[in-house]
Amino acid sequence: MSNTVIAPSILAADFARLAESAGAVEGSADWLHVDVMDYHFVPNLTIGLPVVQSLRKATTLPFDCHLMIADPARWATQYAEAGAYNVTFHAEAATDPVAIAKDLRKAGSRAGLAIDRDTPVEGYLELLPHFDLLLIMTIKAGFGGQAFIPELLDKVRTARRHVDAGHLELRIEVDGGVADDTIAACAEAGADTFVAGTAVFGAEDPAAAVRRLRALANG
Ligand SMILES: O=C(CO)[C@H](O)[C@H](O)COP(=O)(O)O
Repeated sequence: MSNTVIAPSILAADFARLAESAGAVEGSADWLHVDVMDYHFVPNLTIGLPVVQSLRKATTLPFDCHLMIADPARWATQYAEAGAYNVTFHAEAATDPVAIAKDLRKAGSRAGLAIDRDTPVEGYLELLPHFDLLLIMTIKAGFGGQAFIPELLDKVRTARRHVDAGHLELRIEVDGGVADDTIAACAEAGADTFVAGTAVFGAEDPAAAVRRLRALANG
């Protein structure tokens, strides 16, 4: 059975029709990726807790919440309490990532650690046993529709070697520019979890786009 997870990012959906967009990928996607941006950690503003709480009632898809926010220690557990399956926060914004991970698990979600384009992965490998997911940005965090940066797959390779050598139960997720022409390289590098915004919600048939991405990831 395939281990592949496809998580369409609602950043590329119509924000006036979020429930409809989620519905369009129910049955084909595994998770719904929810990008929370606060205009401080990144220079963009998207959605926050009230939208996540409302959307939670509108779809059965598990939420993969990606917090691009300056103060995850203050907010992260509230996303877990709102029903997120994963809550991922940025290493660059956290003074004690392990404490936040413990709080998230206590609050009932899985804990994810994200690293942005310019952050080396090596400094965080030792923390991975405390996490369920490592999100490696394949663009600079902040905006959808950017071009994939293939050089960043070296971080995925490094993380995959570490995870396999330590027999860690940790998903490796890539986010940014993941599309038909880039997903196979991500999978070959060792990613098993794929965020795709434009490639899914920019497509005429989002469910077919998810199925195509999964097939390409699985080779
Ligand atoms: O985290 C993100 C941006 O910071 C988005 O999830 C990412 O950009 C997905 O969009 P696309 O697939 O269009 O690149």
